[in-house]
Amino acid sequence: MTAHPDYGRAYQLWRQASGKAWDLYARHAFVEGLKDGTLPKEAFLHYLIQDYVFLIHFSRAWALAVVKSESLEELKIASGTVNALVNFEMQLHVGICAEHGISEEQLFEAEEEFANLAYTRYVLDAGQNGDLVDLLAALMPCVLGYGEIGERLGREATEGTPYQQWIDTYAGEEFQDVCRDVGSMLDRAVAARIGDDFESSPRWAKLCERFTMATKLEAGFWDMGMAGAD
Ligand SMILES: Cc1ncc(CO)c(N)n1
Repeated sequence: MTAHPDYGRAYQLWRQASGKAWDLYARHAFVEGLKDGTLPKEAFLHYLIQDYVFLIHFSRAWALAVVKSESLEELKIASGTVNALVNFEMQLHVGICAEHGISEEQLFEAEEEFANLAYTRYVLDAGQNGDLVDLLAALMPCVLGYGEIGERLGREATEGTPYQQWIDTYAGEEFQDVCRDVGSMLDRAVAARIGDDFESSPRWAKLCERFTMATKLEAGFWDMGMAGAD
């Protein structure tokens, strides 16, 4: 296995448990197209508009993590992530779309596609019906997955790829810091609720399944982006 960033123990275990699904997401043709610049521009813009809508619901899911927090540390990380999504990451989408004549109003009103809708509502449902750890299992493939993808593309991208700005957003220190903070909060959240020996608890297998499902929904999101080029 090639090296990937260290975002903590729970992430490492969930990632392993998701098996083939992980690479189908993190090394999807869409990702490789961002890396070498061969991704059609229509596919990228199609993805970016849907991703703007995604981030609105994803921010709501992180706001639910604020509601489900049971310590000041959890509250800090969850509220900080809402802030990072709303006031930092979404600027990428607004900025690139504006360069292509797509206004913020158009973004806000874009019709949500099914693969997009299924994913965010799955995450919100995980949180509504469970505790913070159930919610985090569904959130981690998004945050830490993009962190891992961004970090790798930051090292491997072909010089001159038109997607450098996207890569820099996720490879950059600001996003990587969020990933490390979230990953270590996750480890403590798991230990606080399930104990240090969490791997042998009956809950663990269910959490692995949740992480894997969210990973598959991420791959489905790239598929949806690719379909935009047809
Ligand atoms: C679909 C998707 N997953 C994860 C991220 C990272 O926040 C994103 N912007 N979009």
